[in-house]
Amino acid sequence: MECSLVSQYFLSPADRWMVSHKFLVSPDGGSCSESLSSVELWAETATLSYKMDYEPSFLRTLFSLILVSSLLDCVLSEVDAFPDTKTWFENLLPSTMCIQNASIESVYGIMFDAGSTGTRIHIYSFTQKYPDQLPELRKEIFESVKPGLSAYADIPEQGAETIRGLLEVAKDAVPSSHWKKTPVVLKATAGLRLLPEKKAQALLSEVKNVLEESPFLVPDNSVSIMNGTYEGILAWITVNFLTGQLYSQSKQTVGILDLGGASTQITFLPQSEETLEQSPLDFITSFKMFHTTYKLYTHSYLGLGLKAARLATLGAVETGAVDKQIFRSSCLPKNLEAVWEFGGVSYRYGGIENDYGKGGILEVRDFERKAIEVCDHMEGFTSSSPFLCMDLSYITALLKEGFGFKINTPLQLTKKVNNVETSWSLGATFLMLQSLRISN
Ligand SMILES: O=c1ccn([C@@H]2O[C@H](COP(=O)(O)OP(=O)(O)O)[C@@H](O)[C@H]2O)c(=O)[nH]1
Ligand SMILES: [Ca+2]
Repeated sequence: MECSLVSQYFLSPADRWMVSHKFLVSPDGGSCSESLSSVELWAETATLSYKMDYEPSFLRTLFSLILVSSLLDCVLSEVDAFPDTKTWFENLLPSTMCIQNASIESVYGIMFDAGSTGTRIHIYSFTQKYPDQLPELRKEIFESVKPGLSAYADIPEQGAETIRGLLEVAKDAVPSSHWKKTPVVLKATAGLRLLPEKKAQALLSEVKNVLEESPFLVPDNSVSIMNGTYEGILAWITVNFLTGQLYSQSKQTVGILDLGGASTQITFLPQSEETLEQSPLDFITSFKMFHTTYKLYTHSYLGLGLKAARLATLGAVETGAVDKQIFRSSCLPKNLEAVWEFGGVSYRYGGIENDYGKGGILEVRDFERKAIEVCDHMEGFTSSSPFLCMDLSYITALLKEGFGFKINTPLQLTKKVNNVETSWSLGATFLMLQSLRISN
């Protein structure tokens, strides 16, 4: 009966090599599974497995001997303890079978993060120690460009060119012998989520073409817009992996707050059942990682990233950028006027000069609306302005019922005109000068 003889080397907890031989079940259904021998050897690192078809009854003793000898050969050459000593088993098996030469398999992975403010490439290299286990992270090479893909919404080919440039970094970082088996994927986040569907798809399609022209492995669905739930979970995995929490027994994980340009995510592992029960259903996601199931709370708030919040504060979300329009805010430096670009759009913005003095136009109903708002939320105004509700109510009543203004009567509120106080004081001074014949 033909059995497959598989030899595997396992790293023991004490950093020694355990060699164990196993016979597997043959394809014709005969049972020949058996553990034959186990030999402990000192060695540096890595793992090796290979497979040969043999008649086990004939060869197993000899095979064990050869394996042990070749391992000894590797160990002796590694420690260089006997440089001039020749052994009968030297070079019996190809040197690639030496643990330190052959068994460390390098694995690479290329991930593009197409964010709303920039595109980044992460080139990870891993070592695959055990064929059936996750690779071990060795190193990351990182590069980025600005602006992000969404800035090329109307010129998708040019957007894709930014990816081509970053792929050159990957070609330098990954040995050419590994290009074909190194996967490359691009995931876009909130910048593309906010674009009209057609424009986003045009960008993704151009990017896909560029990836396919590269020498790397392009899996199905390699270019996509990631949903906010994944974005939160994946960032949580990254940080908890890097901080060692995913491997620790204590399961003391860390929560993540990711403030992007166009969206923001919160992700954590709830400690109490109450949190799970009280959370909206779609804020809780279960997934399995490293043999453990995690039930995470995660949510992505689209439009509440830092840059999107700027647009909202400036009142530019609805209107978009209009030529010559300057978006002003008292939260910007008073004398500032500048242009800011986001998502391929230029926004003129500036501070408000002497806002306090210039005042503004309000209608009677604005007083009324504010009075209702403040009086309905009294708890929020208690310490700083205790009379606000009362004062606004009085002013509204005075304007409406007292003076009889209509609710849409505009009123100009002015503290200063041309930088001079609008008090009776100036008028009084004119009269004073006139009465003293200092002026006519
Ligand atoms: O060195 C940096 C790089 C990025 N950012 C900010 O980090 C966020 C990155 O957001 P991203 O482009 O990923 O947008 P998303 O698509 O995630 O909303 C933006 O607010 C950037 O301004 C930063 O503060 N410093
Ligand atoms: Ca981001």
